[in-house]
Amino acid sequence: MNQSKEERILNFVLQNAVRGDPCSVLEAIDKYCSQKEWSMNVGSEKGLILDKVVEEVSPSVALELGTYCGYSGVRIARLLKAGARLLTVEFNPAFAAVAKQVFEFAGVQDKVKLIEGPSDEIIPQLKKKYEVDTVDFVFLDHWKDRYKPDTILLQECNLLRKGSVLLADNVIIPGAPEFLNYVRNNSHFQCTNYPAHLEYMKASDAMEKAVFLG
Ligand SMILES: O=c1[nH]cnc2c(O)c(F)c(-c3ccc(F)cc3)cc12
Ligand SMILES: [Mg+2]
Repeated sequence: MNQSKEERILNFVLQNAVRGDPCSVLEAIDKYCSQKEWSMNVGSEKGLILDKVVEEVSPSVALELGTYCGYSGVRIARLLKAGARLLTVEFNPAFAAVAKQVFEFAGVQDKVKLIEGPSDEIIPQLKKKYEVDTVDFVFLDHWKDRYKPDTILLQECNLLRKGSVLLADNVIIPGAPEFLNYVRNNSHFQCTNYPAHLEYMKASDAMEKAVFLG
């Protein structure tokens, strides 16, 4: 049966990256997706913004909504301090299967809990089923129309604490206007916009950081 694009990305990683070396995995995915087949990884330019925010926050518990092939999960996990963990949520089983192998090849699997399913079902389970108290950092990179409802759901489930940082990808392309309106006009959030480019393209995109003020 024909391979999917995501399986082709995985195979390129397995053949071109170094097992246990997260940076080589990121480089391999960026090389493949900039030269062979575009895909919706956050990429190296927006990835540097992600790196900076993760290093600033130094989260003990990080949450990612939208795993895809695991590129941003590897980016985040490689920067986590000893004992810190990343929970990453993916709705699409085929994507999750690829991401699992990418995490294992990169050697970050012990820091990452990959959870398959819809974010609106998983977020309410984080405290009891996944033993989360509050999350220090959230990377929103899934369906753009879920950014706002999932941000509200995180608050309703008491998963945010004073200083929790949300970072949202794609607030220009594909765009997340409801989310931007919500956090920018909400006194409980302090927002910062980070202009960038769409991964592997010249088109403009941006990331939005929203710090929860409690
Ligand atoms: O659905 C998405 N989930 C997560 N991230 C995305 C992304 O970074 C994209 F660039 C895009 C994208 C797809 C097609 C385009 F023409 C432009 C952007 C989509 C997603
Ligand atoms: Mg994205």
